[in-house]
Amino acid sequence: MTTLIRRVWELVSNRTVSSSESTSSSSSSSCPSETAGFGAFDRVPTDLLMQIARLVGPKEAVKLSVVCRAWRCVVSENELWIFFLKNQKQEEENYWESFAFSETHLRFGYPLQTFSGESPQLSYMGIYGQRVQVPGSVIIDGGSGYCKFGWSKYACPSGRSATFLEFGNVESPLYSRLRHFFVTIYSRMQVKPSSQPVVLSIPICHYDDTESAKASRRQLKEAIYKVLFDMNVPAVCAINQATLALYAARRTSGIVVNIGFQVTSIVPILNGKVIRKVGVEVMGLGALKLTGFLRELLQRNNINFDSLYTVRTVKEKLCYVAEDYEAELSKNTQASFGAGGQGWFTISKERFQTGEILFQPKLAGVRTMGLHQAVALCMEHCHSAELTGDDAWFKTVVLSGGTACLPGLAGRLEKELHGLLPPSVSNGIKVVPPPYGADSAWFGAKMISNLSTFPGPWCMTKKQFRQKSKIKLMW
Ligand SMILES: Nc1ncnc2c1ncn2[C@@H]1O[C@H](COP(=O)(O)OP(=O)(O)OP(=O)(O)O)[C@@H](O)[C@H]1O
Repeated sequence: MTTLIRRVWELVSNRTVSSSESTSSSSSSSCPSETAGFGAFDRVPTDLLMQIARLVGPKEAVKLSVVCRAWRCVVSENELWIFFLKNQKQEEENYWESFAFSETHLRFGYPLQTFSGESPQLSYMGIYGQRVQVPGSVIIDGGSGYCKFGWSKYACPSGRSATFLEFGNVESPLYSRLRHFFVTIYSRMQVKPSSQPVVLSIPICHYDDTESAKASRRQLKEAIYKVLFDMNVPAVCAINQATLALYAARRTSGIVVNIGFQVTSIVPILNGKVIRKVGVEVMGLGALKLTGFLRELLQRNNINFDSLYTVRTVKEKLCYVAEDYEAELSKNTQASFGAGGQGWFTISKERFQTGEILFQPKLAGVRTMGLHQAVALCMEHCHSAELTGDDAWFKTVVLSGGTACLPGLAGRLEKELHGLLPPSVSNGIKVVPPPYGADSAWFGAKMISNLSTFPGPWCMTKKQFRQKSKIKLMW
């Protein structure tokens, strides 16, 4: 640093540079050259100024940008801000990639902006400044089994609770059930509802494209808004968890396979919109069934656990999906796990037989098609619907939900899809593992909450709701 400053000082004080030299030295800058009024720093090569700006960091760089034209040019370069974003001390992986994706595709809200050619040039310096000032939000991912909640400026959800145990009294009216749910979350977070906008992730429900399914979705959404605005939340954004998981994978189109608590849904999404007319496939098989089946397999081997939670932990620690089920049966797959207080347990075939029910549900006595068949069906429907000029939009399959974290699942599904579909449809298929594990939807919501334009284009305010503004059906 000292050497660098000394060099700058020498250049500024001793060197006389002709205007032509000066122009060529700053040729990498996007700033137009001005013919008059060269300041002392115009004599310093741009790359040197860039190095200094990098060293001083974003806050000081902004201050330098008002010193003179030379600094303004250097500091406004996107290259500098990409450097800052890539090197920022962020606990979140791929922070820069998420920043670029979200500010390009999501910043104007829903419907998403689409680009036929190149995406627009953005000023990262301006966006960086705006993002520092956004209020952030409370994020609630109201999964049907587990709810994850926390503040958008935190690295990950700050809390989780078992939705199905605490809020599952389906007998009580919708309004009071929802109110009980939100009041509990806010009190756990120790946050006043009026202090922050909220971004809410909602499980895909009422799958069909029928009028009655639409009415049910609207009714649920209106009830959610009413409860939250009655609690004085300033602004609300509610989106389905599949779309949020897709955003978390930095995509706006694709097929999301959400292995949920009780059911698995296969959701085609084009430019952020769930394409219900193509159809959401639903399999009656989810995390709960896998845990139950593992318990059954263990009981057959006289291994008994007192609680289902321990079985669930064994599943999370030891289970995986075999690439080739038959071949795996002949391998030694033994592994052990120490279940706190209950000693060590050694399991073998159960490790991959548990996840195998996703592909062969009949192993667990479930009458439904396999995951690969359901995804292939969805792809065929997408292909026949001819919604765009080509099939590229549905070739990416994004896995989401805790169960989708099973090692080997993405590879196996990709392999099965290639086996099932004709090459014209299967060429280019890519199955992406859950981008942030069980918290993918939460991270998608975080992406929206940290946008430079948030809460504006994504949220509805109490006033808009009271004025009966049309509720955008983003789910
Ligand atoms: N690494 C892992 N391997 C296997 N299963 C896992 C792993 N991590 C979490 N799970 C399982 O995921 C399940 C919870 O998933 P998730 O939190 O996605 O449910 P949810 O959001 O409530 O579901 P829904 O989509 O129906 O709302 C639990 O059964 C848990 O055991």
